[in-house]
Amino acid sequence: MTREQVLDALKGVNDPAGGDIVSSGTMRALNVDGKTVRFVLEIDPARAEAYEGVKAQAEAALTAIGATANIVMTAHSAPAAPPDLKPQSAAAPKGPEKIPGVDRILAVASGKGGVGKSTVSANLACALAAEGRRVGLLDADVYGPSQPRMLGVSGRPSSPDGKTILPLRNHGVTMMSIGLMTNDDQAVVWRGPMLMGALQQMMTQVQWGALDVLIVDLPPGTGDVQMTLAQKAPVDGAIIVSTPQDVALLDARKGIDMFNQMNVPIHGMIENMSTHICSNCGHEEHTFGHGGVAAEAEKLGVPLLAEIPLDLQIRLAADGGAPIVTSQPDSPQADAFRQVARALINGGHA
Ligand SMILES: Nc1ncnc2c1ncn2[C@@H]1O[C@H](COP(=O)(O)OP(=O)(O)OP(=O)(O)O)[C@@H](O)[C@H]1O
Repeated sequence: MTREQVLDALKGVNDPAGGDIVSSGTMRALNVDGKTVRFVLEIDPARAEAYEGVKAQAEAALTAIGATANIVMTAHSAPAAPPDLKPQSAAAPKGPEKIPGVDRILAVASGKGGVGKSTVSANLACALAAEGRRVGLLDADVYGPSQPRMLGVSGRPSSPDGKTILPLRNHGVTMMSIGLMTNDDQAVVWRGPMLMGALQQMMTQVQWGALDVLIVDLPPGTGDVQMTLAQKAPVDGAIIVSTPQDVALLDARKGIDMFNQMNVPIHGMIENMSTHICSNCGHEEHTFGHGGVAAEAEKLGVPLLAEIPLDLQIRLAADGGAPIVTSQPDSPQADAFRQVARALINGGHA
């Protein structure tokens, strides 16, 4: 059933106020959903009786074309006040809009790929949940979405009404990922506008519910996704994850620069793969160097939130669907993430 077919049928129904109910504007809010047609008849209450006949005629006209009518009659709203013709300042451009129910947005970013940003996001989300916060995790890493695997969720999110998307939940974290919209082995090749659309859809159409904090796991670098996020949603702060090597730090610096330009405060930096402790002999070595992120954080005047070791258990846990914070909550590795969570909560950032 098309909208045009419906309008054609309704144009044959006369309006007691003159003309037909379509051209007179008495019929409003038309919604055509398959064979179901819904609309409102906005009428003068003094002529309610005359409009009962109109409603019956409209129903008959729709039945004749095979549609089911659902018509609601409402009284005229009060006449609108005359327009204010005084010159006014131009409308402000549409800035970031709050995501309903979400108190804060915290971006987790890195300059370079593979430094452990997703591992940190997943563990941080679980650590905040363990501290009793209502946490969401939006996996915006469109080029390599890994949160479904790290949080151990699979299956397509459902959309009962075709408009909103129900997120998934595990380890106390409400989660949505672009990875859940594609097949596991499918490489995601997004063009710019598609990518922006997907991100916006995940922010606005996902029913996040009431959240203290929504963590956004960004793709590495300083690209379109970061820009779109900051333009469309009020990002309260960002955490930058880096490994200690100079190359990673160089890219991290670019990321920090970008957030500064977008007026997004940096809540701190995390050095990941900071030190390696041999699981056999306990020997500690600095595979990628050590302390580079601490020095950089000091130079930039932002806190160093944690130094997370390069640790087999962290990898096995994250890659196995239960981040170390939930699978080994009493381990020192889990404690490092719990401390970041507590620092963020104490600072009012999560
Ligand atoms: N501290 C760590 N110790 C051991 N392995 C780690 C650690 N942090 C991350 N890893 C492992 O390194 C790999 C890359 O990590 P992750 O996917 O979190 O990086 P990323 O920065 O999000 O990468 P990308 O941006 O390219 O998706 C994963 O297999 C993860 O388990």
